[in-house]
Amino acid sequence: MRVDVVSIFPEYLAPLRLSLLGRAQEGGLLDLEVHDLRDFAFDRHRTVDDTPYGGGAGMVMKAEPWALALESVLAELAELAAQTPAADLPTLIVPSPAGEVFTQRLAYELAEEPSLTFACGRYEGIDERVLEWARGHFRVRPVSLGDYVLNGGEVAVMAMVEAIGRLLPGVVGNPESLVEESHADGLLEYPVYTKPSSWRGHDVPEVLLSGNHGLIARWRREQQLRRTAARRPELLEGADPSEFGREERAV
Ligand SMILES: COC(=O)COc1cccc(COC(=O)c2cn[nH]c2)c1
Repeated sequence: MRVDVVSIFPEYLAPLRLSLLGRAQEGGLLDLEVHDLRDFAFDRHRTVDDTPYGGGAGMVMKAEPWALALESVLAELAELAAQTPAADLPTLIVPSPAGEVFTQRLAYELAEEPSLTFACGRYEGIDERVLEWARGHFRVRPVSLGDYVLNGGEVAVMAMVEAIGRLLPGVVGNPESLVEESHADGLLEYPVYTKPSSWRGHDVPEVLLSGNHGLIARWRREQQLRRTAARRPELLEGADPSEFGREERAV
């Protein structure tokens, strides 16, 4: 997958070069290109922001540098697409408090895309006309990490690129580990333990030492349901309450 990120702080994205995603880039599974928006601001002060029409505090990101930066990305994607004819418009993700919520389901969906372009907003946001213009060249998707406000899209992009990148075939050593994790089956993850079996007076649940894989699977499922009911009941809409076991262990 080809991932392009446009930001006024390209160095913010440096951690994406590390560890798992770094190895995915070395292995050719992920091609991450970060672009400095200021390289597309051609006035003397390389201005990327200005005061908002209609008044109000803060600054708004100017449209022209964004259009030039995104056109530059499109030209590079077109070169790639020439090799593999792209069916649809490339996807442009704009991290925004006003976006659709990013979920594991959306991560799986986006992991199927041949390319993803991320536009990191700052200040009070990007001139809305950029998104209007971009809709003629991209599938534009404002996406929110959650109901809070960050200073810019870079942190949100790091989270999304990690969540999406780890789903790409070959990135995670053991694909099995992608199956049994929180939200993979719509529920929260069960608790995990490792040696020693008794630690500072806290013991590992007996069932996990039993070697009885059927019992262990049932205990884990029941822990997922109890934990989800306790912490995220809205995820259980439509679940079958009869699945709740009798184990009294709190989660
Ligand atoms: C059209 O979209 C824009 O203009 C986006 O502009 C901004 C402005 C400030 C900060 C951000 C970063 O996103 C979040 O704060 C965010 C994402 N998820 N939850 C919070 C983006």
